[in-house]
Amino acid sequence: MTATIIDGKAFAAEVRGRVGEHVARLKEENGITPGLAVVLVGEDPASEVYVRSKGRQTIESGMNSYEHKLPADTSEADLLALIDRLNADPAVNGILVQLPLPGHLNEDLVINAIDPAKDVDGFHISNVGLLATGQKAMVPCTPLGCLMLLREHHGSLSGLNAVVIGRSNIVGKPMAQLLLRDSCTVTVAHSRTRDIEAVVRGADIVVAAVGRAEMVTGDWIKPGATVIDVGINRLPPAEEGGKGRLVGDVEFESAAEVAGAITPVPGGVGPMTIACLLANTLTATCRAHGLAEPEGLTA
Ligand SMILES: Nc1nc(=O)c2c([nH]1)NC[C@@H]1CN(c3ccc(C(=O)N[C@@H](CCC(=O)O)C(=O)O)cc3)C=[N+]21
Repeated sequence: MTATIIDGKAFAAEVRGRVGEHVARLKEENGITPGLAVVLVGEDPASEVYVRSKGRQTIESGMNSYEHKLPADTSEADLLALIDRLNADPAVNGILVQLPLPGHLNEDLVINAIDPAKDVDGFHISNVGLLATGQKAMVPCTPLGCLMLLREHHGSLSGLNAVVIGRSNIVGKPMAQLLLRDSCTVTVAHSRTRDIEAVVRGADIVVAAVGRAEMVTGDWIKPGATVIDVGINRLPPAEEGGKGRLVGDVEFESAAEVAGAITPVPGGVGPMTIACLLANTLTATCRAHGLAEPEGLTA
């Protein structure tokens, strides 16, 4: 094994520490406590675990956490009414509606009902457009976390060949926008890309966000490249019982023999996603009050 392991867990703790310091200063100097509202519709056990750890980390960083758990059969009108109340509540600076929503709810409609200034996920069409045109936006947490890891590892990304595998609205597309803004040459590869291995082999930076366990293997990686693995896939439980191993979209063992640096799963991008959610909540709070934004915590 030759690759440097990029420790997302440790870096996320550092980011949370910086958020916490800034929150403490906001309280002391301005009497402001940022607030994050998380809305969960239905009872998906994995989502509940994730929402709980977000709530815990929000409170640990000194912010207020408001959890709204709604039954799976909640009507669209009721959900939209809750979002209206949160939009109007000055104690709420960030709103996150956990996705995916149950099938009877229109995700686009619900997301676009959130006040763009409180849209800490960066999924509102206004924020998508602001990001794409290089204006001040709320930036989606997972791509922002990947960018922070890349900047930390490389310093400047200017001129590097970046290949993003996956074209989702929540990771692939905003990731491509951020890399472009940092002057990478960006290719977005996906399930229909011809000779995808050859495309990926040209990359100095690979961001894998396809949601297919261990799809990218070491022979796809250019020697010395940096590999950011966004995937979180649970393999089927082994015979001896247990929950099944968590793996990324990259086959770690083989990729680590070729790459210059690689993020592990777990302990890579996942913890950065939550740290960036806290950072975005802080940024939204500062903007709402016309205060200086935290440095190094935005794109
Ligand atoms: N509106 C919305 N925004 C989201 O950001 C969002 C969402 N909906 N729906 C669900 C997904 C999932 N997600 C994760 C974030 C962190 C970890 C994480 O920290 N994972 C740990 C370990 C997880 C484990 O051990 O199970 C790690 O990778 O090290 C995982 C998953 C955010 N999501």
